[in-house]
Amino acid sequence: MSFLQPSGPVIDLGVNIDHVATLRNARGTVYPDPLHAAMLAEQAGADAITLHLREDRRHIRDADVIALRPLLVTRMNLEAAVTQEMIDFACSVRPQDVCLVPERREEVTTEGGLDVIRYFKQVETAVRQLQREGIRVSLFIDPDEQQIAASFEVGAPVIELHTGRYAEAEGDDAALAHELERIRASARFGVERGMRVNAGHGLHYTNVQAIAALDDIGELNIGHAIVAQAVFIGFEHAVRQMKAIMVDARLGIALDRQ
Ligand SMILES: CC(=O)[C@@H](O)[C@H](O)COP(=O)(O)O
Ligand SMILES: NCC(=O)COP(=O)(O)O
Repeated sequence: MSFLQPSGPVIDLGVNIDHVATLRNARGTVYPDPLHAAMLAEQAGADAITLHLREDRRHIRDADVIALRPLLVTRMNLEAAVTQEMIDFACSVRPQDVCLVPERREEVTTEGGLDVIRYFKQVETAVRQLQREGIRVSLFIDPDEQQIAASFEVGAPVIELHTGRYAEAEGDDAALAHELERIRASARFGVERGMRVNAGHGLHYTNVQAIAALDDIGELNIGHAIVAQAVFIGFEHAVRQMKAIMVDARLGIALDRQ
């Protein structure tokens, strides 16, 4: 099994620390420190630390990325837009992973997946530049087979399926089932092409189970819900709780098959 394939019953958790920085920046203080959150997350079982350096630096700042890189024991997954500024910065920091995401300055949060088909040449150039630095590239895309095929063609070994529409479907059982099937089928389509398939956006403590149970998913990147939970039970416990829920969902399904 290639290292890109999901490792079966084990599913990785990438903890996104963006919104620890949101709280810090709210008052311009140095606390809460996103780096401290990252250390706690790793102690609690996180398999990677994800951080989204947005063009407007509304939460994560360049200094956070630079300072965190040498401290991590697991993996840094840096999310960034497909701009020369961001690609050059990523190449200077050299995280283990870079996930290319779309970005609209006025958006409240990431609204959709990267349109690899429309921006094929720009994405291909960015992928090649990052791979020359030994960085593993992931593309944050909608669960859409044509986008997955384009991601494969552009040479990305990893995709991350945008689970936002699944999360927004909460309360509408038919829509939820439809979005879950889209994600399941997309993950299968990607794994069949030898790609590692991750997922994320809008996942929380009661909607993550169905996604974590999908055997073809290798990693979930979760941030907002963990930071929100941490307000009440602490960051380390919030991470432990999420990881336990994910593993139970994955193993639970696996055990049911035995
Ligand atoms: C790409 C993704 O889904 C996350 O990084 C998300 O963007 C979290 O950051 P924001 O809340 O700033 O969108
Ligand atoms: N790529 C998804 C991510 O990093 C975290 O998204 P969210 O859990 O903050 O919605």
